[in-house]
Amino acid sequence: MNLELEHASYGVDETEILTDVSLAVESGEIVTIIGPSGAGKTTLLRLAALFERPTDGAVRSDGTDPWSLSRDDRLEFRRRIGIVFQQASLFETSVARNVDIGQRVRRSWPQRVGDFLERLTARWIRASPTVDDRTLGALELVGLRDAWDRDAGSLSGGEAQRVSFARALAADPDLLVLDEPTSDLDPRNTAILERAIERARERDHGVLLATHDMHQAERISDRVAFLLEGELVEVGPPERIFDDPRDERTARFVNGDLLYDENELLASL
Ligand SMILES: Nc1ncnc2c1ncn2[C@@H]1O[C@H](COP(=O)(O)OP(=O)(O)OP(=O)(O)O)[C@@H](O)[C@H]1O
Repeated sequence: MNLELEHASYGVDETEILTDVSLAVESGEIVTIIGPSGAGKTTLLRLAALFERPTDGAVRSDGTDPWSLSRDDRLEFRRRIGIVFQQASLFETSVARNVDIGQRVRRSWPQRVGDFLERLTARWIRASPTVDDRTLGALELVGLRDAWDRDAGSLSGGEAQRVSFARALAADPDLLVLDEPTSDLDPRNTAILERAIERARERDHGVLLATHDMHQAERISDRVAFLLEGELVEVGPPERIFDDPRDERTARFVNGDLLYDENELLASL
């Protein structure tokens, strides 16, 4: 599945947050959004994840505008998108159950009832918890296969975030939307998650990622999109965006100039 913002704008009341943004993510591609705080990265992800409808322009997936469909049909599209936020939010149950929940969202109600009955029967027969292969496979990808029966509450922050990623992946989404998924993580957990994101790309998932970590954007992206004050300034391969940007504003941002007028910033504090 591809997902495309077509001249999409988004505003709340009188404030325009995104202006005329056109950006596509294809299967097997990692597209990374960079930009200063408040540029509109999260808002762009929320449009791509179909949480918000553009106030102008459109979102299209394989040529269809999900907002032109019925609520139920749009929900079907939503189920094809996996989302990971900056903070892991796990349920107070085992690691495996947390990942399992991810898989279940892609299944219809009759299938879910079947799953439930199957689990109940398995529990009667074996009297011990079971875990299926897809759940274990997703946990393996984030290096937590052996932790499947641990209580999610006992995980470190980095491990919990890796489980969140495994949960999103277990649903076999066409598109992964990742909002600063490593911003609270140490280098080791960040490296594990980056590797998992790359493995997701190898499996043909599309990935749309927002990050403040320029090195991460440079490391893992196929294309980088620079967003400034709600406008997409430039999109291109990381080598170009970081080494030879076409737009002067991109150059200033990637060189570490904050693009803020310091006096203005101090005056506003
Ligand atoms: N629902 C809303 N109502 C009003 N303003 C909003 C709303 N959502 C976002 N904004 C504003 O839009 C701007 C962009 O917000 P957004 O969270 O998309 O930026 P961001 O680039 O993700 O920032 P950060 O890097 O700090 O997470 C901000 O100024 C924010 O305050």
